Amino acid sequence: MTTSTIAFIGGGNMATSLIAGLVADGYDGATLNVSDPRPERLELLHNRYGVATFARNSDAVAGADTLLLCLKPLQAAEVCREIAAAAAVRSPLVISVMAGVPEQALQYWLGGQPPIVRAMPNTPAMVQTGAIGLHASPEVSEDGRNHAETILRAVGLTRWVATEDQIDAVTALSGSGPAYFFLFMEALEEAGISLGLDGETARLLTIQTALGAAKMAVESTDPPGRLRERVTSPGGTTERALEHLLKADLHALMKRAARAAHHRAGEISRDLSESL
Ligand SMILES: NC(=O)C1=CN([C@@H]2O[C@H](COP(=O)(O)OP(=O)(O)OC[C@H]3O[C@@H](n4cnc5c(N)ncnc54)[C@H](O)[C@@H]3O)[C@@H](O)[C@H]2O)C=CC1
Ligand SMILES: O=C(O)[C@@H]1CCC=N1
Repeated sequence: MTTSTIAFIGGGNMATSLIAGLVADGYDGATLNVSDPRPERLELLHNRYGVATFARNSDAVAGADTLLLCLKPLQAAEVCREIAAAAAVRSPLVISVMAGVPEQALQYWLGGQPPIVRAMPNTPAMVQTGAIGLHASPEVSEDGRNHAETILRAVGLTRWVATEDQIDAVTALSGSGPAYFFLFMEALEEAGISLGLDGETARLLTIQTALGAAKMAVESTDPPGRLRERVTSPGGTTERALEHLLKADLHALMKRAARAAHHRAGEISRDLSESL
């Protein structure tokens, strides 16, 4: 629990996940400022979580000691310039969740080299089960690092990475990762339907299986590979299914997919850096 004010700039999907997680963890919604140009978004967040809402970004920033930038990367330059003067008053810690937006670019737009923490959360933060990578610019003090970690730990597991580049790897792994697992669930559900199950049964069994597998992986000291072996009876049904997934080289496919996400994060960074 904290009494300091956090200003969320942008109140979309990621901000909502973080706000939901923080409120569930005991943060008072009244200590969370949110600005967004969409009034319906602000109304929803206020009604659901009791946050203070602002149509103007600078008004949300005033009085806040932490800024959480939850904008699309392409909006970053314009909005940072817009809030720079208001932010300069209290020199807040700036936490950015924006994929591919470099610390240096944020400092350039905000002016005065403020301390920046790049955080790469994912949407399960909404149910306090996020996976969050963190990196701090050299200006961030030990207190600042602890403060950022405390905020993000309220919504999931946090890991500091050694270099800013590695945030792009985190983006490709756990930032985008929920979508990979949701796609796998969609595919498994469809497979169940193709085998004659009704849609609801296929969906419920798929989701519970994903939950059970994840819970076992979290609670076990064995790696996922060992847990997989225990499901796979020699000459049994799982073995037959896995043969197909391995023949299609799922590992190579996953590496290609993650590399594409990683590459895209790099493209966003380069485009933004070139515009400085
Ligand atoms: N959705 C996800 O799973 C994850 C997203 N991210 C990052 O979070 C950031 C936001 O993504 P989402 O929340 O998914 O996008 P979103 O589109 O849901 O949210 C962006 C919000 O910014 C608002 N906005 C637009 N112009 C604005 C302005 N001038 N001032 C203030 N707010 C403005 C929009 O109305 C919208 O509500 C992105 O940079 C993304 O890379 C990071 C990790 C995971
Ligand atoms: O798709 C995106 O660009 C964002 C970053 C990670 C998850 N969603």
